Amino acid sequence: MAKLSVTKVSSQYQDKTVLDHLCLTVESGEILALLGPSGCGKTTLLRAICGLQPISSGKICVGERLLSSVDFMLPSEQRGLGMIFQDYALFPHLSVADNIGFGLKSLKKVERQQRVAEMLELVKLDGLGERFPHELSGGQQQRVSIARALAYKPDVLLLDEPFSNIDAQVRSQLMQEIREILKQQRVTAIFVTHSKDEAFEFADRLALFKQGRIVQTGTPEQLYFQPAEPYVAEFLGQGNYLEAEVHSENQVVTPLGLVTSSRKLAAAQGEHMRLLLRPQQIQLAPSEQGPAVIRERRFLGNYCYYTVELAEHKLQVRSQQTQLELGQSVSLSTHAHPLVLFPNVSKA
Ligand SMILES: Nc1ncnc2c1ncn2[C@@H]1O[C@H](COP(=O)(O)OP(=O)(O)OP(=O)(O)O)[C@@H](O)[C@H]1O
Repeated sequence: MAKLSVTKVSSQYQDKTVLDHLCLTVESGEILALLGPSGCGKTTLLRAICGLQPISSGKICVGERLLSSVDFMLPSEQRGLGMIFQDYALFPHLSVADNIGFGLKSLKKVERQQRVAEMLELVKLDGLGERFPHELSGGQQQRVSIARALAYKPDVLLLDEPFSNIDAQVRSQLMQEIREILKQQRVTAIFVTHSKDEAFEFADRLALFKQGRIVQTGTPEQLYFQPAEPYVAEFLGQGNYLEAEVHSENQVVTPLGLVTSSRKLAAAQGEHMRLLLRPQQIQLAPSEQGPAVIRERRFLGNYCYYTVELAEHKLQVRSQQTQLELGQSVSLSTHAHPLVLFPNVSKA
C-alpha cells in the first residue's frame, strides 16, 4: 500500500478551483518531486496534505489513516508530518540544539539530548549546537530544519522549495547530502519545486502539475524520454519537433529522412504527426554534400550545442563532436529509439 495517497482531491480559493480531482501516490521510502510552473497549485496541495487547506472532494490518507476528506480534517499536529520551508522557519531566539529538540518535549531530558546529538551528527553540524540560527549559513540553517523535522520521525516529510534560498555554488552538494540522509533514514518525502534540474537531482519520481492536475508521473527518464504530451516534453527540456508521416509500423518519414522506432508505433500508416527529438538524439557528421549547415555553436567542455539549419528548420543539437565550425555542411541522422510522436495540430 502507498504510504501517502491523494485521491481525486479538489480545492478552491473563493470560486477558483486550484486542485481539480488530483490523484497522487507516494510509496514508502520514496522521494517524489511535485514539479510545475508558478501558480499551478503545488503549495496548495502541500497545504491540503498538512491540514491547512480544506478539500471539496476526495480524500488524503497516510497508509490507511484518513487525514482529510470533504467533512473531516485531522488537526495538523496530529498528522505525523514533517515540514521544511524555503525560508528555514527556525526559531531565531533558540539555539540550534533547542530548535532541533523543540518537537521532542515528550521525551526525557537525557533521551532528548541524545536524539539532538544524533541529529546534529546526521546533518554534519556536530559542535554547532550552541550557536543561534543567525550565526549559520543558509545551507547550515536548512540542515538544522531537516534535523528538526527528522528528530521526531515523521511518517512523511514535506519539503517546499527547500533549496531556493541556497547559494547556487553549494546547492547541488547540499541536495546530494540531504538526499543521502533521507535515503539512509528511509524517509518518505514530497519535494515541491519549479526547477526540473532540482527535481532530476533530488527525486526518485516526478509528478508534473498542470492547472491543478497531475499530467504525468514517472522517473525522470520516463518523463524526459517518453513525455505524454508536449507540455511535459517542453517543461523537462529542449526539444526539436519535426513533421513526420508514418511510413510503416516502426518508421516515419521526416526532413531527416526515414527514422526508425525501436518499438511499434501507435499511429497508423499515412498519419501526419510531430516527432520529438531531444538535442542529443540527433547525430551530426561533417559532409560536403550534407543537407544541413551549422549556424551557431556553443562550446561547453565535453560537448557543443549547435544550431543547425535544415531547409526551413532550425534544430538544436548536442554533440560530442566539438570541432565542427560555423558554416560547415553536415549530414544528420538519429539512431533507432522509442520514438515520441504527438498529433500534428496544424494538420488536425
Ligand atoms: N490565499 C489565496 N487566496 C486566493 N488565491 C490564492 C491563494 N493562495 C494561492 N492562490 C492562487 O491559487 C493558485 C495556486 O497557487 P499555489 O501557491 O498553490 O501555486 P504554486 O504552484 O505553489 O506556485 P509557486 O510556485 O509560485 O509557489 C494561484 O493562482 C494563486 O494565485
